[in-house]
Amino acid sequence: MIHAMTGTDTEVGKTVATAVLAARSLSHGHSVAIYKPTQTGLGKSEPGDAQDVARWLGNPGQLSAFEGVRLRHPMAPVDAALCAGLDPAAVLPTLAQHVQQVGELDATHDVVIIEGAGGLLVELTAAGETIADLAQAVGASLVVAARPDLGTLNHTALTLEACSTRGFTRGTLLLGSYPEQPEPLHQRNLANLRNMAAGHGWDFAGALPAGLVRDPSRCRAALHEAAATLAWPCPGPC
Ligand SMILES: Nc1ncnc2c1ncn2[C@@H]1O[C@H](COP(=O)(O)OP(=O)(O)OP(=O)(O)O)[C@@H](O)[C@H]1O
Ligand SMILES: C[C@H](N)[C@H](N)CCCCCC(=O)O
Ligand SMILES: [Mg+2]
Repeated sequence: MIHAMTGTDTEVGKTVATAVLAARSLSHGHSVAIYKPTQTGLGKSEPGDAQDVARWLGNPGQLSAFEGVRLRHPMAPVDAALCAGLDPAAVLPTLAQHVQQVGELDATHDVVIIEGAGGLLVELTAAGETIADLAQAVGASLVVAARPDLGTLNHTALTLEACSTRGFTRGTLLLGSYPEQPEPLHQRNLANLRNMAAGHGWDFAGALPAGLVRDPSRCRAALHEAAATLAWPCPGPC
């Protein structure tokens, strides 16, 4: 089973949602590979998104973390390469190379979770392919993480419309971080996004409580608790 984790924007909770989905798969006894095709905004020695997921879950033997390429500037991959004085075509893996890597992970793990960079249409390759192209190429199911705040209706509608026009007639929408004291706006947006998912024929997995990874001593338990509450549609191993 291959999931492609994307979002309506950067910083919406894709990595945390990846960790919750991985926790769910681990709790079903599945092996999991986390693949971040292009990690930007971090130096060589800093933990990236895939390593964060492994650490938060206690570095279980059943979970492995992989990264395609890492660039220091906190930007979209092509810009991060250009700002480093590098040729994007020389440093960013091609779609074919990402497909091969995912294929190798899929052959050796029950579940593969790919996390994009930023939102759905951020280009991961020099040729301009996105996480949507990679998801299509490997037959991944799309998961979109969204915010609960003002602005999410437009961002989420645009993202789901872009998914539909690319042939993703199914997928899962979730809220990446839902306040512990939600205001009426957040409550309305929870209902609005549930309805929006249904309008596109997508599933709505629910809202991840904010603060899930705040306390390092409780990350693993909190992520597994959140995984148990998700309304996750689960064809096959997930
Ligand atoms: N449910 C949550 N509980 C606790 N912290 C959260 C939650 N969701 C998001 N965050 C925090 O918000 C910030 C952004 O979340 P995250 O890193 O998952 O975003 P992202 O969409 O993966 O960003 P990027 O595009 O850089 O990969 C992080 O500091 C993360 O720890
Ligand atoms: C640096 C950040 N955390 C992500 N890794 C990359 C986000 C790229 C967003 C590009 C954009 O939508 O403007
Ligand atoms: Mg992330």
